[in-house]
Amino acid sequence: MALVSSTELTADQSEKLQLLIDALPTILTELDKPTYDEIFGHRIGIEGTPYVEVAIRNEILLKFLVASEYDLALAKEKLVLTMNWRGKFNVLSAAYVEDFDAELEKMGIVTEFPGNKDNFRVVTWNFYNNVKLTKSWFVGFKAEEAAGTQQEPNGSPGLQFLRWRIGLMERSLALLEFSDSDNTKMAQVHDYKGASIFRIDSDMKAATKEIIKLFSDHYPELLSKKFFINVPLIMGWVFGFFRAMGIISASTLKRFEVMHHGDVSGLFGEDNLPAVYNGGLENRKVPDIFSKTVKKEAIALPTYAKVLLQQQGKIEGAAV
Ligand code: HEM
Repeated sequence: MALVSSTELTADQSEKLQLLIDALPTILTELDKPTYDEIFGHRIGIEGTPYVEVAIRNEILLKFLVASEYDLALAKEKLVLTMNWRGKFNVLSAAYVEDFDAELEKMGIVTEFPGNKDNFRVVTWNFYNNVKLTKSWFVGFKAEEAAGTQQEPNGSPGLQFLRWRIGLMERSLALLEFSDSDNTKMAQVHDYKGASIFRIDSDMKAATKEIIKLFSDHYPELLSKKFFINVPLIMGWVFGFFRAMGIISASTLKRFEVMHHGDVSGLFGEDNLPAVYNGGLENRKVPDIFSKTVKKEAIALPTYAKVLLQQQGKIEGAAV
Protein backbone atom coordinates (compact mmCIF):
# COMPACT_ATOMS: atom_id res chain seq x y z
CA MET A 1 0.00 0.00 0.00
CA ALA A 2 1.19 3.49 -0.81
CA LEU A 3 2.48 5.42 2.19
CA VAL A 4 0.62 8.60 1.14
CA SER A 5 -2.28 9.37 -1.15
CA SER A 6 -1.81 13.12 -1.77
CA THR A 7 0.82 12.39 -4.39
CA GLU A 8 2.51 9.57 -6.21
CA LEU A 9 6.02 8.94 -4.95
CA THR A 10 8.89 7.39 -6.84
CA ALA A 11 10.38 4.22 -5.39
CA ASP A 12 13.30 6.23 -4.07
CA GLN A 13 11.05 8.84 -2.44
CA SER A 14 8.93 6.11 -0.84
CA GLU A 15 12.01 4.47 0.55
CA LYS A 16 13.16 7.75 2.08
CA LEU A 17 9.75 8.32 3.63
CA GLN A 18 9.79 4.79 5.06
CA LEU A 19 13.22 5.46 6.54
CA LEU A 20 11.90 8.63 8.16
CA ILE A 21 8.95 6.68 9.60
CA ASP A 22 11.36 4.03 10.89
CA ALA A 23 13.42 6.76 12.53
CA LEU A 24 10.48 8.02 14.59
CA PRO A 25 11.47 6.23 17.82
CA THR A 26 14.85 8.04 17.71
CA ILE A 27 13.30 11.35 16.68
CA LEU A 28 10.90 11.19 19.62
CA THR A 29 13.72 10.63 22.11
CA GLU A 30 15.33 13.84 20.89
CA LEU A 31 12.39 16.05 21.83
CA ASP A 32 12.80 18.59 24.63
CA LYS A 33 9.54 17.37 26.08
CA PRO A 34 8.79 13.75 25.10
CA THR A 35 5.10 14.41 25.77
CA TYR A 36 4.95 17.10 23.09
CA ASP A 37 4.84 14.93 19.98
CA GLU A 38 2.39 16.98 17.93
CA ILE A 39 2.44 18.72 14.55
CA PHE A 40 -0.55 20.57 12.99
CA GLY A 41 -2.83 19.08 15.64
CA HIS A 42 -1.83 15.47 14.93
CA ARG A 43 0.26 13.01 16.89
CA ILE A 44 3.62 12.16 15.37
CA GLY A 45 4.20 8.70 16.76
CA ILE A 46 4.63 5.07 16.08
CA GLU A 47 1.76 3.13 14.55
CA GLY A 48 -0.44 1.68 17.28
CA THR A 49 0.20 4.52 19.75
CA PRO A 50 -3.13 6.09 20.76
CA TYR A 51 -4.25 8.96 18.49
CA VAL A 52 -1.67 8.27 15.80
CA GLU A 53 -3.50 8.49 12.46
CA VAL A 54 -0.98 6.83 10.20
CA ALA A 55 -2.23 8.30 6.90
CA ILE A 56 -2.13 11.90 8.19
CA ARG A 57 1.14 11.36 10.05
CA ASN A 58 2.77 10.13 6.85
CA GLU A 59 1.52 13.15 4.89
CA ILE A 60 2.98 15.49 7.50
CA LEU A 61 6.31 13.64 7.52
CA LEU A 62 6.37 13.87 3.73
CA LYS A 63 5.99 17.65 3.86
CA PHE A 64 9.09 17.90 6.04
CA LEU A 65 10.95 15.51 3.77
CA VAL A 66 10.06 17.47 0.62
CA ALA A 67 11.04 20.74 2.28
CA SER A 68 14.39 19.11 3.11
CA GLU A 69 14.80 17.94 -0.51
CA TYR A 70 14.67 14.34 0.71
CA ASP A 71 17.69 14.84 2.96
CA LEU A 72 16.79 12.49 5.82
CA ALA A 73 19.06 13.99 8.44
CA LEU A 74 17.74 17.47 7.70
CA ALA A 75 14.11 16.30 7.79
CA LYS A 76 14.69 14.68 11.19
CA GLU A 77 16.27 17.85 12.52
CA LYS A 78 13.40 19.99 11.23
CA LEU A 79 10.81 17.69 12.80
CA VAL A 80 12.49 17.88 16.20
CA LEU A 81 12.86 21.66 16.02
CA THR A 82 9.24 22.05 14.95
CA MET A 83 7.81 19.91 17.73
CA ASN A 84 10.00 21.68 20.28
CA TRP A 85 8.92 25.10 19.02
CA ARG A 86 5.25 24.13 18.89
CA GLY A 87 5.34 22.91 22.47
CA LYS A 88 7.17 25.98 23.74
CA PHE A 89 5.01 28.47 21.85
CA ASN A 90 1.86 26.49 22.62
CA VAL A 91 0.47 27.01 19.15
CA LEU A 92 -2.74 25.14 19.92
CA SER A 93 -3.61 27.55 22.68
CA ALA A 94 -3.02 30.49 20.29
CA ALA A 95 -5.32 28.86 17.74
CA TYR A 96 -8.19 27.61 19.84
CA VAL A 97 -8.13 29.13 23.31
CA GLU A 98 -6.78 32.65 23.37
CA ASP A 99 -8.83 35.72 22.55
CA PHE A 100 -7.30 38.68 20.75
CA ASP A 101 -8.23 42.36 20.34
CA ALA A 102 -11.18 42.80 17.98
CA GLU A 103 -9.08 45.22 15.89
CA LEU A 104 -6.35 42.63 15.51
CA GLU A 105 -8.88 40.03 14.38
CA LYS A 106 -9.76 42.39 11.52
CA MET A 107 -6.27 41.94 10.10
CA GLY A 108 -6.92 38.44 8.86
CA ILE A 109 -9.49 35.74 8.28
CA VAL A 110 -9.77 32.26 6.88
CA THR A 111 -12.35 31.35 4.24
CA GLU A 112 -13.30 28.07 2.64
CA PHE A 113 -14.65 27.68 -0.91
CA PRO A 114 -15.80 24.04 -1.00
CA GLY A 115 -16.00 23.66 -4.79
CA ASN A 116 -12.43 24.81 -5.41
CA LYS A 117 -9.73 22.43 -6.49
CA ASP A 118 -5.96 22.72 -6.84
CA ASN A 119 -5.49 23.71 -3.21
CA PHE A 120 -7.53 26.92 -3.59
CA ARG A 121 -10.26 25.72 -1.23
CA VAL A 122 -8.88 27.06 2.06
CA VAL A 123 -7.68 30.65 1.78
CA THR A 124 -6.28 32.98 4.41
CA TRP A 125 -6.64 36.69 3.83
CA ASN A 126 -4.49 39.33 5.47
CA PHE A 127 -5.36 42.98 5.43
CA TYR A 128 -2.13 44.59 6.52
CA ASN A 129 -3.04 47.79 4.73
CA ASN A 130 -5.09 50.30 6.59
CA VAL A 131 -5.54 49.01 10.09
CA LYS A 132 -4.24 51.32 12.74
CA LEU A 133 -1.48 49.45 14.53
CA THR A 134 -1.74 49.26 18.29
CA LYS A 135 1.50 49.31 20.24
CA SER A 136 0.41 46.64 22.72
CA TRP A 137 0.35 44.12 19.89
CA PHE A 138 4.10 44.40 19.57
CA VAL A 139 5.55 45.51 22.87
CA GLY A 140 8.39 43.24 23.91
CA PHE A 141 9.21 41.88 20.48
CA LYS A 142 12.74 43.10 20.72
CA ALA A 143 13.04 41.97 24.32
CA GLU A 144 11.90 38.57 23.17
CA GLU A 145 14.54 38.45 20.47
CA ALA A 146 17.22 39.29 23.01
CA ALA A 147 16.07 36.92 25.69
CA GLY A 148 15.09 33.95 23.61
CA THR A 149 11.54 33.18 24.53
CA GLN A 150 9.77 35.67 26.66
CA GLN A 151 7.07 34.24 28.87
CA GLU A 152 3.95 36.31 29.09
CA PRO A 153 2.01 36.43 32.37
CA ASN A 154 -0.52 33.95 30.99
CA GLY A 155 2.26 31.48 30.27
CA SER A 156 2.12 31.99 26.51
CA PRO A 157 5.30 33.18 24.88
CA GLY A 158 5.48 35.74 22.09
CA LEU A 159 3.30 38.74 21.61
CA GLN A 160 -0.27 39.25 20.63
CA PHE A 161 0.38 39.91 16.95
CA LEU A 162 2.54 36.85 16.54
CA ARG A 163 0.23 34.60 18.55
CA TRP A 164 -2.76 35.85 16.60
CA ARG A 165 -1.07 35.22 13.20
CA ILE A 166 0.11 31.75 14.19
CA GLY A 167 -3.37 30.99 15.58
CA LEU A 168 -4.91 31.96 12.23
CA MET A 169 -2.45 29.72 10.42
CA GLU A 170 -3.22 26.77 12.70
CA ARG A 171 -6.97 27.09 12.27
CA SER A 172 -6.54 27.21 8.49
CA LEU A 173 -4.55 23.97 8.71
CA ALA A 174 -7.43 22.31 10.54
CA LEU A 175 -9.59 22.87 7.43
CA LEU A 176 -7.17 21.05 5.13
CA GLU A 177 -7.30 17.37 4.32
CA PHE A 178 -3.70 16.33 4.05
CA SER A 179 -4.38 13.14 2.09
CA ASP A 180 -6.38 14.93 -0.61
CA SER A 181 -4.21 16.25 -3.44
CA ASP A 182 -6.71 19.11 -4.00
CA ASN A 183 -6.79 20.16 -0.38
CA THR A 184 -3.42 19.40 1.16
CA LYS A 185 -2.32 23.04 0.96
CA MET A 186 -3.90 26.48 1.35
CA ALA A 187 -3.74 29.67 -0.65
CA GLN A 188 -2.98 33.01 1.00
CA VAL A 189 -3.85 36.53 -0.01
CA HIS A 190 -2.31 39.75 1.29
CA ASP A 191 -4.41 42.76 0.35
CA TYR A 192 -2.25 45.88 0.34
CA LYS A 193 -4.88 48.33 -0.94
CA GLY A 194 -3.98 51.77 0.29
CA ALA A 195 -0.83 50.48 2.01
CA SER A 196 1.70 53.10 2.84
CA ILE A 197 5.34 52.57 3.56
CA PHE A 198 5.01 55.13 6.34
CA ARG A 199 2.76 52.78 8.25
CA ILE A 200 5.40 50.05 8.52
CA ASP A 201 7.05 50.87 11.81
CA SER A 202 9.96 49.04 13.35
CA ASP A 203 7.77 46.75 15.48
CA MET A 204 5.82 45.63 12.44
CA LYS A 205 9.08 45.04 10.58
CA ALA A 206 10.42 42.87 13.41
CA ALA A 207 7.14 40.95 13.56
CA THR A 208 7.11 40.42 9.79
CA LYS A 209 10.63 39.06 9.82
CA GLU A 210 9.84 36.72 12.67
CA ILE A 211 6.66 35.41 11.02
CA ILE A 212 8.41 34.79 7.70
CA LYS A 213 11.07 32.79 9.54
CA LEU A 214 8.55 30.78 11.57
CA PHE A 215 6.53 29.94 8.46
CA SER A 216 9.63 28.82 6.62
CA ASP A 217 11.02 26.72 9.51
CA HIS A 218 7.85 25.14 10.80
CA TYR A 219 5.11 25.15 8.14
CA PRO A 220 6.61 23.34 5.13
CA GLU A 221 4.73 22.53 1.93
CA LEU A 222 1.45 24.03 3.08
CA LEU A 223 1.17 26.89 0.62
CA SER A 224 -0.27 26.44 -2.87
CA LYS A 225 0.08 30.11 -3.85
CA LYS A 226 0.41 33.44 -2.08
CA PHE A 227 -1.02 36.50 -3.80
CA PHE A 228 -0.03 40.03 -2.91
CA ILE A 229 -2.90 42.02 -4.35
CA ASN A 230 -3.68 45.71 -4.79
CA VAL A 231 0.02 46.43 -4.30
CA PRO A 232 0.42 50.16 -4.99
CA LEU A 233 2.71 50.64 -8.00
CA ILE A 234 5.00 52.78 -5.91
CA MET A 235 5.49 49.86 -3.47
CA GLY A 236 6.37 47.20 -6.02
CA TRP A 237 9.99 47.32 -4.85
CA VAL A 238 9.02 45.88 -1.45
CA PHE A 239 8.76 42.43 -3.03
CA GLY A 240 12.33 42.68 -4.29
CA PHE A 241 13.36 43.74 -0.81
CA PHE A 242 11.88 40.57 0.73
CA ARG A 243 13.55 38.47 -1.95
CA ALA A 244 16.89 40.09 -1.27
CA MET A 245 16.59 39.42 2.46
CA GLY A 246 17.36 35.80 1.60
CA ILE A 247 15.13 34.29 4.28
CA ILE A 248 12.45 33.05 1.89
CA SER A 249 13.37 29.85 0.05
CA ALA A 250 13.42 29.71 -3.74
CA SER A 251 10.59 27.16 -3.78
CA THR A 252 8.39 29.45 -1.66
CA LEU A 253 9.23 32.50 -3.78
CA LYS A 254 8.03 30.59 -6.85
CA ARG A 255 4.59 30.41 -5.23
CA PHE A 256 4.34 34.18 -4.76
CA GLU A 257 2.55 36.46 -7.20
CA VAL A 258 2.30 40.23 -7.05
CA MET A 259 -0.74 42.00 -8.53
CA HIS A 260 -1.45 45.69 -8.80
CA HIS A 261 -5.21 45.05 -8.86
CA GLY A 262 -7.61 43.10 -6.66
CA ASP A 263 -9.53 40.91 -9.09
CA VAL A 264 -8.94 37.34 -7.95
CA SER A 265 -12.18 35.91 -9.39
CA GLY A 266 -10.27 33.83 -11.94
CA LEU A 267 -8.51 32.15 -9.04
CA PHE A 268 -11.16 31.62 -6.39
CA GLY A 269 -14.44 31.94 -8.33
CA GLU A 270 -16.60 34.98 -9.05
CA ASP A 271 -19.52 33.76 -6.91
CA ASN A 272 -17.33 33.24 -3.88
CA LEU A 273 -16.15 36.82 -3.76
CA PRO A 274 -17.45 40.31 -3.02
CA ALA A 275 -17.33 43.04 -5.68
CA VAL A 276 -13.93 44.32 -4.53
CA TYR A 277 -12.31 41.01 -5.39
CA ASN A 278 -14.32 39.92 -8.42
CA GLY A 279 -13.80 42.80 -10.78
CA GLY A 280 -16.69 44.92 -9.51
CA LEU A 281 -19.64 42.54 -10.00
CA GLU A 282 -22.19 43.04 -7.28
CA ASN A 283 -22.63 39.81 -5.31
CA ARG A 284 -25.53 39.83 -2.89
CA LYS A 285 -24.51 36.52 -1.39
CA VAL A 286 -21.09 37.87 -0.45
CA PRO A 287 -21.40 41.55 0.53
CA ASP A 288 -17.83 41.57 1.82
CA ILE A 289 -15.13 39.00 2.33
CA PHE A 290 -15.63 39.02 6.11
CA SER A 291 -19.05 37.43 5.52
CA LYS A 292 -17.20 34.32 4.32
CA THR A 293 -15.10 34.01 7.50
CA VAL A 294 -14.92 30.53 8.92
CA LYS A 295 -15.35 31.37 12.59
CA LYS A 296 -13.18 29.88 15.30
CA GLU A 297 -16.16 28.06 16.83
CA ALA A 298 -16.94 26.38 13.51
CA ILE A 299 -13.52 24.80 13.17
CA ALA A 300 -13.28 21.27 14.50
CA LEU A 301 -10.10 20.70 16.47
CA PRO A 302 -8.06 17.72 15.34
CA THR A 303 -8.53 14.98 17.95
CA TYR A 304 -5.00 15.07 19.33
CA ALA A 305 -5.05 18.87 19.57
CA LYS A 306 -8.13 18.52 21.75
CA VAL A 307 -6.48 15.90 23.92
CA LEU A 308 -3.40 18.07 24.50
CA LEU A 309 -5.48 21.15 25.36
CA GLN A 310 -7.60 19.08 27.74
CA GLN A 311 -4.46 17.77 29.41
CA GLN A 312 -3.35 21.37 29.91
CA GLY A 313 -6.74 22.20 31.39
CA LYS A 314 -7.22 24.82 28.64
CA ILE A 315 -10.45 23.37 27.32
CA GLU A 316 -13.17 21.38 28.98
CA GLY A 317 -13.40 17.63 28.81
CA ALA A 318 -11.69 14.71 30.39
CA ALA A 319 -7.93 14.80 30.06
CA VAL A 320 -7.07 11.49 28.50
C1 HEM B 1 1.69 48.42 5.03
C2 HEM B 1 2.57 47.68 4.41
C3 HEM B 1 2.85 46.24 4.75
C4 HEM B 1 2.68 45.53 5.91
C5 HEM B 1 2.17 46.07 7.25
C6 HEM B 1 3.10 44.16 5.68
C7 HEM B 1 3.05 43.13 6.62
C8 HEM B 1 3.48 41.83 6.41
C9 HEM B 1 3.48 40.75 7.40
C10 HEM B 1 2.98 40.86 8.83
C11 HEM B 1 4.02 39.66 6.81
C12 HEM B 1 4.26 38.28 7.49
C13 HEM B 1 3.67 37.12 6.76
C14 HEM B 1 2.19 36.87 6.95
O1 HEM B 1 1.58 37.39 7.89
O2 HEM B 1 1.62 36.10 6.13
C15 HEM B 1 4.37 40.04 5.48
C16 HEM B 1 4.97 39.23 4.56
C17 HEM B 1 5.30 39.58 3.29
N1 HEM B 1 4.98 40.75 2.64
FE1 HEM B 1 4.14 42.37 3.45
N2 HEM B 1 3.54 44.05 4.39
C18 HEM B 1 3.39 45.30 3.78
C19 HEM B 1 3.64 45.62 2.45
C20 HEM B 1 4.09 44.74 1.50
C21 HEM B 1 4.20 45.03 0.09
C22 HEM B 1 3.85 46.35 -0.57
C23 HEM B 1 4.68 43.91 -0.51
C24 HEM B 1 4.96 43.76 -1.98
C25 HEM B 1 4.51 42.79 -2.68
C26 HEM B 1 4.86 42.91 0.54
C27 HEM B 1 5.34 41.64 0.36
C28 HEM B 1 5.47 40.69 1.36
C29 HEM B 1 6.14 39.40 1.18
C30 HEM B 1 6.81 38.91 -0.10
C31 HEM B 1 6.03 38.71 2.40
C32 HEM B 1 6.56 37.31 2.73
C33 HEM B 1 5.42 36.35 2.78
C34 HEM B 1 5.72 34.99 3.34
O3 HEM B 1 6.88 34.63 3.60
O4 HEM B 1 4.75 34.20 3.53
N3 HEM B 1 4.47 43.44 1.74
N4 HEM B 1 4.02 41.34 5.24
